[in-house]
Amino acid sequence: MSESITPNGGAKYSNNKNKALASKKGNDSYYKNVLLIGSPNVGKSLTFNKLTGMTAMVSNYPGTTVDIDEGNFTYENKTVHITDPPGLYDLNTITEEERVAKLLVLDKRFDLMVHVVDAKNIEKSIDLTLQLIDAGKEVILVLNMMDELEKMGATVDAPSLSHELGIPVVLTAAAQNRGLDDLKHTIVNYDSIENQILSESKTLLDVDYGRSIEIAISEIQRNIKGNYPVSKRYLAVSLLEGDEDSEDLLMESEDWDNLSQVIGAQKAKFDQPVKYLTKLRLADYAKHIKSSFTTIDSVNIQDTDSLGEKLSRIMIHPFYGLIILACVLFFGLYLIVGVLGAGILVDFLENTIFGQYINPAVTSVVVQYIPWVPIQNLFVGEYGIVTLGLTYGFGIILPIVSLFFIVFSILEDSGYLPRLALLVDNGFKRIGLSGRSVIPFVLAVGCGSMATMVTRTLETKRERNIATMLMALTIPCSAQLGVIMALLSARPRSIWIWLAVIVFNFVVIGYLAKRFVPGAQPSFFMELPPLRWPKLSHIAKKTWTRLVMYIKELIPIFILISVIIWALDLVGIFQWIIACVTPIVNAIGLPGSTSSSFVLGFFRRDFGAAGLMTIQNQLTGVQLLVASVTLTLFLPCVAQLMIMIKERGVKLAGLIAVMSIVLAFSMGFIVNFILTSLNVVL
Ligand SMILES: Nc1nc2c(ncn2[C@@H]2O[C@H](COP(=O)(O)OP(=O)(O)OP(=O)(O)O)[C@@H](O)[C@H]2O)c(=O)[nH]1
Ligand SMILES: [Mg+2]
Repeated sequence: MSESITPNGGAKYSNNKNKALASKKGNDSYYKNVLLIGSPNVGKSLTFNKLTGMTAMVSNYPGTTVDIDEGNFTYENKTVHITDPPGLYDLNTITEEERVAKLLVLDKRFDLMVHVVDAKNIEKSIDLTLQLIDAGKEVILVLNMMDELEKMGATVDAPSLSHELGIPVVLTAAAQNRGLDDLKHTIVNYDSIENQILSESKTLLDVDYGRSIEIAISEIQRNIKGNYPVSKRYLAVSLLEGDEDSEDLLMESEDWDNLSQVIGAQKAKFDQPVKYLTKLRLADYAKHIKSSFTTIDSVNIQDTDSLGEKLSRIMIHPFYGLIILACVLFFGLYLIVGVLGAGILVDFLENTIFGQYINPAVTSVVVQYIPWVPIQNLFVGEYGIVTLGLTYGFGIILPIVSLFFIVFSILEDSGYLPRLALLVDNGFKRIGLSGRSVIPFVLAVGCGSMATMVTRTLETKRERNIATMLMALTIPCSAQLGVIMALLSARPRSIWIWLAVIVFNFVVIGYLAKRFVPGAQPSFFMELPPLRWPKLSHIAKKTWTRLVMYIKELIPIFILISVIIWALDLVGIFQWIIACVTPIVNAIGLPGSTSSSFVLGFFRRDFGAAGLMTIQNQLTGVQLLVASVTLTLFLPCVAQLMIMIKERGVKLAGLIAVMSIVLAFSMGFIVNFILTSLNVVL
């Protein structure tokens, strides 16, 4: 994404949602335009949902929100507009999605910043509050998760803290609906006049960066002439810290040659990066806030014997952690998604509901009322909308992804995923990634398109590129995985070989990517949220939201694909494409009847795998395995390809597409060659 801030506070964005946001600039039909801001995983989205009655995604891991959600609430007859962006730790952002939030902070459109903080972690988060105040913003500090703080036995002296900071402080526990009316009341009654005393010339705050930095700040500040949506003091500090967004902002409207000289001269006075020095001062101040206005320090003796703590330690233990992971994979993926979803549910829906009831009924109606065979075929032929599109969509794919989403929601709500990230961090470093990318990867097992979007949470461009590539090349989506498991389940040895080939590709490609993809090696830092019992209401809500999204995206594509294939079939092109693919398919030891699965697989990966399912009785064990390996490594589905182009650009997406075709058929060829040479019977 390429955003830049303009001096008048409007933001230029490249995606449509943000354009819609930008067009609301200056919309004063709302009493207040509020930006919810805060670190990842502090309860911003839950607060947003409770305030607006909407359903933004909420989960127990950092980086849930990668897009911007918007909504309204009305209180005391005043309508307030709220925006829920991705989380950010402070204004010195690292990742691309954090930057989305930061650019919104710097934007003039928002009247009020509601800074949501996990009360237990006030020390880590308060520097953002200080930065926001320093930036001349109206700020409310919300200390959320008070229930958890109270459970620790700690308290917060909100009135004194509010007095110290010169801004309102509200205590909430969003999960228990506590403090939300107080927050609404504070938002609509926020007295902007009172906060003008916090303007750049007359800051009430005690944050003083120390004499030499303060001198440098005022020197730079004196040389900034224009008017900006943030205070000159903030700009001066961030310029001194080398912040590129502030440089971009000022470059257009200031005498940049002069200003950059002044900045350079001031920076040269310090032998350490100013960013480091300012961070130290803010950290001191944060410590003071924690010790003076909360009792966290006195109770913060880690309850190391609690079940949660014990479980948490086991989850990140290098050996026991892997056993837990194996259990999660066995119960979650194999038993629930594979056996229950792809086996029992699909069997019932595809063979009984569609096979015995819906398809025969629709076929007889269509044959009775539509005399023309090609049109009959459009609905109920080999590639018909009902017999192919809807049967695959509702009968095979939907039950599998539904169960995957349930399992994923349980994992994310419990707080297991960040622990998994920590567990695999070392291994992932070897393939150029960090533990952070485990979340997009687990999500990719559900839906690669969604996961490709979530790679935005990764720190460096290099890591995002590697993750996107590995996902597209080697990670099957849940629908595909479910179908493949069902295909191979009668032959457990095949599953192991399939798994070994996929893992081998993952490791080799990752290793090569680490060596050859340019860019910096990522570092890893992720806060571990507490383990929580997953809430049934959250799981239900999240599964439902994801399913609705999936159906909206999926079913139209399935119908469209049926129509396209029907049309191609009608004019003979589909047969021609299949004929072209057949020699390649034969070369990897598969019969011509599998060609259509590969052509279908080009439209959607799972679609291809589902195609294999219908002809499985015609294939030998080795052929089933070769077909499964090739299809897994084959092109990502159309939706994922489109998102890859959007997120990573045409060049990389194209390269990945070509690589996947070559890789898929080469691996298919090799597996077939080895197994047939050794006369293996599966
Ligand atoms: N105990 C407790 N849990 C809470 C509270 N507020 C939120 N949570 C939980 O904290 C987790 C994170 O909530 P989200 O609303 O997704 O957090 P977020 O700040 O939007 O996170 P990102 O989108 O990742 O930046 C979820 O598991 C919530 O259920 C609270 O007041 N008390
Ligand atoms: Mg969120």
